[in-house]
Amino acid sequence: MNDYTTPSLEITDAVLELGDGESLVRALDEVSLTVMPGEFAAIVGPSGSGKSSLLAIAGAMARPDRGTVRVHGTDVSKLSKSATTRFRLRNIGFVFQSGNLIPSLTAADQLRLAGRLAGDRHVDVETLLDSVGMAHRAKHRPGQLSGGERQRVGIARALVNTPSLLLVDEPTAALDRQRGHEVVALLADRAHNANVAVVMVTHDREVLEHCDRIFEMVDGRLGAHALVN
Ligand SMILES: Nc1ncnc2c1ncn2[C@@H]1O[C@H](COP(=O)(O)OP(=O)(O)OP(=O)(O)O)[C@@H](O)[C@H]1O
Repeated sequence: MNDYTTPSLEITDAVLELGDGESLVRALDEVSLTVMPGEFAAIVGPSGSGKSSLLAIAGAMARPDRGTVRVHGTDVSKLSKSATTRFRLRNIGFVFQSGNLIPSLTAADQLRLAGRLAGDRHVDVETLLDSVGMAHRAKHRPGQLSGGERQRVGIARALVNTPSLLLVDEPTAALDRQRGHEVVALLADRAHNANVAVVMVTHDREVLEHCDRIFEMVDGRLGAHALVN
């Protein structure tokens, strides 16, 4: 389903206000961002600057008050609630801080379940686990895996629906330096070799060397560049 000329993510002039009355916060202030298939974009910025809000509208978990969000050409802010859920399951992958795996399921079954939820009963579990270097751990449960291995399974699970867009929240938070580099290098590999657009929020400036583009959020506004330490 991927063509390589339509942006995987196109956010235009998005405004998102949270809270109300005196506690009203403009979490996103006229944010625009375009990410093409195969690009790996990082979002950095201080706590409270709006990074999670950006991921939330990109993943159609929240609707901006103004502006548009297109995922692979579809304006997700115009879809009904049920259509949004279906669209998300089929087109967007999510990777969370600590893998967020289900404790009782083996690595292979985590992927099978995700496939069924996305409406695809014929997931090639072995190839997917192999693509993240985890084929040899297919029968292990999360408790039998290291933090880095859990993240790898989480990434494979997020790729089950062959998403055009992969949204990644602080993937190195629970990892040591080397494992953090390995996981982010794996995300770069998937972006470049599976042509997925990856948008990663991170506090970890050390891993930015793996990214193609770096953006900095400050007070709800997105800047084009950030300094890499
Ligand atoms: N439900 C809410 N109601 C009111 N304000 C909110 C709500 N959620 C977030 N905010 C505010 O919106 C702004 C952006 O928050 P957001 O979580 O997007 O920032 P962040 O950059 O992801 O922060 P962190 O790095 O700490 O996760 C912050 O000022 C926050 O306090």
